[in-house]
Amino acid sequence: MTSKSHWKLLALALILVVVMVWYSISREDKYIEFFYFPISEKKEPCFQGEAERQASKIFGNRSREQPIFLQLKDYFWVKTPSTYELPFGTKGSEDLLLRVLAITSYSIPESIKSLECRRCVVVGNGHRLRNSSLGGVINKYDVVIRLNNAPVAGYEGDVGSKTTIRLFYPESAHFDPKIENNPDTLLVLVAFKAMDFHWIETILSDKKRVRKGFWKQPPLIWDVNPKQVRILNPFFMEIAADKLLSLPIQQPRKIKQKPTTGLLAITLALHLCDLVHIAGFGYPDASNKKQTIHYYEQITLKSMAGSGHNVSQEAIAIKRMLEMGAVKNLTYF
Ligand SMILES: CC(=O)N[C@H]1[C@H]([C@H](O)[C@H](O)CO)O[C@](OP(=O)(O)OC[C@H]2O[C@@H](n3ccc(N)nc3=O)[C@H](O)[C@@H]2O)(C(=O)O)C[C@@H]1O
Ligand SMILES: CC(=O)N[C@@H]1[C@@H](O)[C@H](O[C@@H]2O[C@H](CO)[C@H](O)[C@H](O)[C@H]2O)[C@@H](CO)O[C@H]1O
Repeated sequence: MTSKSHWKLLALALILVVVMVWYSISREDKYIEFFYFPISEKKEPCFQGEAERQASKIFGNRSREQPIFLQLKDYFWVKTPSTYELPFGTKGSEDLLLRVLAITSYSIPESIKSLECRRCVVVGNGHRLRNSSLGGVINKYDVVIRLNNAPVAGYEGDVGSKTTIRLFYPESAHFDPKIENNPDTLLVLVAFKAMDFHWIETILSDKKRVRKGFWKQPPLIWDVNPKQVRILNPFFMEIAADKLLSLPIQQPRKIKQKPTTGLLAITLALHLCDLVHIAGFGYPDASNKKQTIHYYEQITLKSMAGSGHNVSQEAIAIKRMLEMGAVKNLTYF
């Protein structure tokens, strides 16, 4: 090759790099994945009790006695008093809850209980999972926690196909439980209001459905086995709000700030697991109005206006957990 064509090639490569950098800055997620190398598929060493140790540094020791899922005995025999109303406690919703607990279950499955060390991954719904090729890595964890209606079918290469736990609420239950889950996936209800208990009861016991009281129409038919349904202890919502976001728990009616379901899932994982990794977390910058936020649909940050989340505060909380080594990130942050 002549030295002239050499220079031409070099100049071309330089222009390409400049364009890519410019594009990655203007569209954030779009080209960043070119510079991103997924972590190796080798299993991380897992130390029993490690996540619990980290959790106690963040959340204190109160959480040690708390069950992950609400139990019938605590409402049937003793009527556990709760300081807060939903979503931070069960005060005032006890009767509805009792009916739900009578038809669902609360146990942690033997397949999780029997593990010597629980390796968990919390899969957020963020766009940065797209083209990540992390599916194989995600499937290797003992416990894969997914959120809301995040699809698996058609995205296996990027997000995996295993779902051990899926957190949801009525308005986010628009997924086919049979297609997007495994036969033994635990469906964990995050209750925000008393009507959420009412909805799950009507669905599971095939009672007359209620349409009012939701910000979005929940499914009217939802084919799941009640024994796979669990009710998340609202204590985890309380400590996520209090310890991670410093939110006031008793808020004036109109503000209603709350953690995202993803942050709640990380809080849960730090109490259920020994090792906690995360993937697909992170929102675009507020000024980035065009960037799509999910790996599976084209919507922007605008869709979240009015949903009571402070995503920049959450990013600070996640960074803190990453820095102290409480969690590790499989994508970039
Ligand atoms: C319109 C609206 O209310 N959107 C909310 C949606 C919506 O209700 C469901 O998707 C419906 O199925 O749910 C939320 O969240 P969503 O279902 O979008 O995402 C689940 C969790 O993934 C993390 N995430 C998501 C996108 C992104 N770019 N970065 C992220 O870190 C977040 O931790 C997020 O919680 C929710 O429940 O938290 C929060 C969103 O505000
Ligand atoms: C009082 C009321 O229903 N408020 C609704 C919010 O709960 C809801 O936020 C959504 O509420 C969900 C619980 O139901 C989750 O917290 C979700 O992350 C959050 O985005 C927004 C959605 O745009 O609509 C308001 O009218």
